[in-house]
Amino acid sequence: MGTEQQQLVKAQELLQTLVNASEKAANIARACRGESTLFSLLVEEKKDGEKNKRFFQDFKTLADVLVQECVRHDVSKRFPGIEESIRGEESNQFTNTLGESICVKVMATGTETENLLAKVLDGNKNAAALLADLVHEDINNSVVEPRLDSSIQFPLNDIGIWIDPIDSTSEYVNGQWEKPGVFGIASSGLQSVCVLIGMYSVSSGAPLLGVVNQPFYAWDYYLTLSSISPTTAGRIDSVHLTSFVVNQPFYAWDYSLNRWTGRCIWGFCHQKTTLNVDEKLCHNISSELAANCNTPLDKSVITISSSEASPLVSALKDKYEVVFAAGAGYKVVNVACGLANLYLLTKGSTFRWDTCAPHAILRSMGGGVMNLKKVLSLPLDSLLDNQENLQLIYNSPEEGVSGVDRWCNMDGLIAYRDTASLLELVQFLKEVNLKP
Ligand SMILES: O=P(O)(O)O[C@H]1[C@H](O)[C@@H](O)[C@H](OP(=O)(O)O)[C@@H](OP(=O)(O)O)[C@H]1O
Ligand SMILES: [Mg+2]
Ligand SMILES: [Mg+2]
Repeated sequence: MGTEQQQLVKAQELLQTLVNASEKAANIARACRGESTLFSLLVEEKKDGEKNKRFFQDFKTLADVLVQECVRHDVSKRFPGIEESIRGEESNQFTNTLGESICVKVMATGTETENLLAKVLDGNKNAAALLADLVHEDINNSVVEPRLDSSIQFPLNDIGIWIDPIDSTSEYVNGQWEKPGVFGIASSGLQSVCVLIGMYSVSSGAPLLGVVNQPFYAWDYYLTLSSISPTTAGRIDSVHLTSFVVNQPFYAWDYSLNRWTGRCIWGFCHQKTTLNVDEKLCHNISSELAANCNTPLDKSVITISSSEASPLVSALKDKYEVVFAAGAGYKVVNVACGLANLYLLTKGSTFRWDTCAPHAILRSMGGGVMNLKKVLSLPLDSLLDNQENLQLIYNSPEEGVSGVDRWCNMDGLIAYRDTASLLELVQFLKEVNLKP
């Protein structure tokens, strides 16, 4: 009996395909948001089995559904056979204002996709044509650098993909721009919107490759921030950044192109090989701030959800600079980019699709995302020996639950970039006797 030949896929080709798909996704997210007159048609409330229990109301937009279908379509076209292994947050049903339920998918031609979208958009042909053009556009990004060694390949049947087409949907729906706060983190607003595409190993469940695209990201803001010298710090208050360069537009809006700007970051981690997007993309703003402010940061920064209970928040504030931020993906990304040292979530309000992509980026930097309940059940001194076993995994559902909860990160999580910060937090949580 011969064994079936495994089809192998090069990691660099996967990376390029996922980055291109995320760029298309970001274009769609920006276009849907730009059509302000239409936006109200593009939002629908999720039903009981689909929604995150943390929210009384949970929404999905046409952008969520279209982005997910687009990524699925483009990745499957490039790697036939992978389709069944691509899963995402959304179902592809969308209901228009007439109450008609329509199955949104990418059709063989632009005209067919346009006709389908026109049904969702209550006959608005212009918007349907605009979106269909974006869906069928060939994204020819330059080769993603640095390149992964061509010898790194994976059997096609060991590749799984989780997509969160729009993370921070509520901020996306609100559509407001919020000035980033003192640590360079915006507590809410379009900046927290992320397209998350994470690849994991089906056999081990480990995150391998993560692509995070932020469709509304203000380059100017961060570039200027990192070049501020102490002599211009008159515009910075004596403790941290509260005001910024006068006339500096905070919007991630490119006036010459008349569109929002964004960025894409990625990371890869498999066995001993780790690689990620050029360091320049991940400005270490916290240390920039520390260097430029009169008072250096004497506490680590921890980012958390605004839904955490107040006794915990108060306890954390004694030890940490606590920064609330929207969007689970955005919070992990802020740890990866050095804006925060840690992200703690004590509840089961994130899902595999929220964490897989940014988790892979953190793994590529020597950090990770651990299961909080498991971490707290172990003695502190055995934590580092169990680092691998404590990571969140992506190949198996939670037991004893149904619907969307099967893919919930039930036990809470800690995202970290360095193990010293991790250990310090766990010791602190044990001292305050936290029970997730
Ligand atoms: O927008 P979707 O894709 O549904 O994902 C949500 C996550 O599942 C939630 O965990 C986030 O809430 P928290 O950041 O409070 O955990 C939630 O953040 P938000 O409430 O700030 O929008 C989102 O990231
Ligand atoms: Mg999400
Ligand atoms: Mg989402």
